Amino acid sequence: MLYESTRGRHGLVSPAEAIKLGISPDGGLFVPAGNVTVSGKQLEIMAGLSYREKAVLILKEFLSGFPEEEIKACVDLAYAPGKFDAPGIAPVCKLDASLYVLELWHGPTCAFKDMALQILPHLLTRAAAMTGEEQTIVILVATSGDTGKAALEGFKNVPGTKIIVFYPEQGVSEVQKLQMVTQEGENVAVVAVRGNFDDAQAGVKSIFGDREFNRELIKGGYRLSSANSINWGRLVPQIVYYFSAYLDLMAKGEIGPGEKVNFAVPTGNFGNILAAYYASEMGLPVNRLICASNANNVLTDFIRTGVYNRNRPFQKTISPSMDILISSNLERLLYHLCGRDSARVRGWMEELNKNGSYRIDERTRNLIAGIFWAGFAGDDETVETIRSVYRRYGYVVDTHTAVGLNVYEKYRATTGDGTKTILASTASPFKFNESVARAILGEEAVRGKGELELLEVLSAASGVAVPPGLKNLAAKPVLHTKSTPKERMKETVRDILKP
Ligand SMILES: N[C@@H](CCOP(=O)(O)O)C(=O)O
Repeated sequence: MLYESTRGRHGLVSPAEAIKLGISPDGGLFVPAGNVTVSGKQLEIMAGLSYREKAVLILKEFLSGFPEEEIKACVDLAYAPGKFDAPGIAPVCKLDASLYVLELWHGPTCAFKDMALQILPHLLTRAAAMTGEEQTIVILVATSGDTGKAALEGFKNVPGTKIIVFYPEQGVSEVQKLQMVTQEGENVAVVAVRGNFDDAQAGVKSIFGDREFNRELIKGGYRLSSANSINWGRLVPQIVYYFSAYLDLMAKGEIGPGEKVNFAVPTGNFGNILAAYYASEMGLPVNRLICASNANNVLTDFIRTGVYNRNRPFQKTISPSMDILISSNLERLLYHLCGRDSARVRGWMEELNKNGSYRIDERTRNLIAGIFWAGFAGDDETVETIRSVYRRYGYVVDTHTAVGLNVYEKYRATTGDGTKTILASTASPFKFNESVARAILGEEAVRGKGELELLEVLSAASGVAVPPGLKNLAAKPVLHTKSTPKERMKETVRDILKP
């Protein structure tokens, strides 16, 4: 399998090169140049395998050139016993006859990002070796809260790498911030950006696109790469858990072979739901992909109208990881659905850059509408959903998962579709404990308490233990206090890397 850029101005590259570069030098994103298909027979065989075995089978299809034993070694390291606090890695919990929750937050940092960021460092260091890379790889990350910590945890002290994470100063939960600013490791830097996530992501992309700066870095012994979902190495491990969830339900007899399911996915940068799209293109029986947004509902409008318009106020919500108005991975979907027409994709992305909006053609729009359904939930609806799901099922969800659940309920009410649905639960409720505790315990229970105190309050009320990754946060020293105006991110990188 080779990879091509969505902007069409870079030649085909190997999987190792695509992962090492992170983003294509022409500004586009790497996508597979061919197709991978999994037959019904193969699905039946895979149903009896462990998560790790399934991961090897799927990854090897996309990572040609990587010896199978190396892929297996990466998988074994990433999903080793003890790394995830659930034996199945990504367990599926049944809420009712047609609704299942895929819990993706059992990793060390309590968010779905661990599913890919526990393995990406292993893939990337092997990719660097396979491509004869001699420079130190500098991972630049823009985060709205979850990717940052998961990337830091994955890359800390990885030889031959450095990692710099930019997060919006006022745009993450207290727990998310503490997770990042207390990060230990010889090769890590964490910087608050005076701006929002879109500013941080735009700053990182502009650094990737700055040829002169990249030449300067190469001279200094550094090559940039990414741990965001713009890097193909982030997406391919995410495909695995959609297969795993489906196959687990099949193995338990909850669904029959070939039965179609819906996936409902809380969505920000569009990477998670895009992984579900790739899974369905490979042959996983999928009926509908339900794209759930918070009040930053640019994707809802886009999927409904075909017009992407980021010219709207950036809303700070209680689901901050989804506070995003420019969803990077949509570019990959558009590329595939418009018949790999890179000139058209380039045009749309140029319009987005220039005017903040673009309109896609009717054909592409109809193709999107045939696969995706979109909706959004405001903060009040999110709180109400956390409360009602707790009352109905005794099950505690975080604010992002609640957005997904709320939009799924709207989907069901609007369409009457009773297809079994798997909701991607993207973060532990303890990461957003203030909103969650307020929803299930009431205002009184949270008044005057900080998020660290509320960890225990939520644990006592819900009977769920505080995850190990969050338990000792209060005792950890703050190690990162740097901040930067959004216009000076490049200088900050230079400063951090200076000998
Ligand atoms: N929600 C993300 C934003 C970045 O998304 P990514 O999937 O491209 O890494 C976060 O938590 O940082």
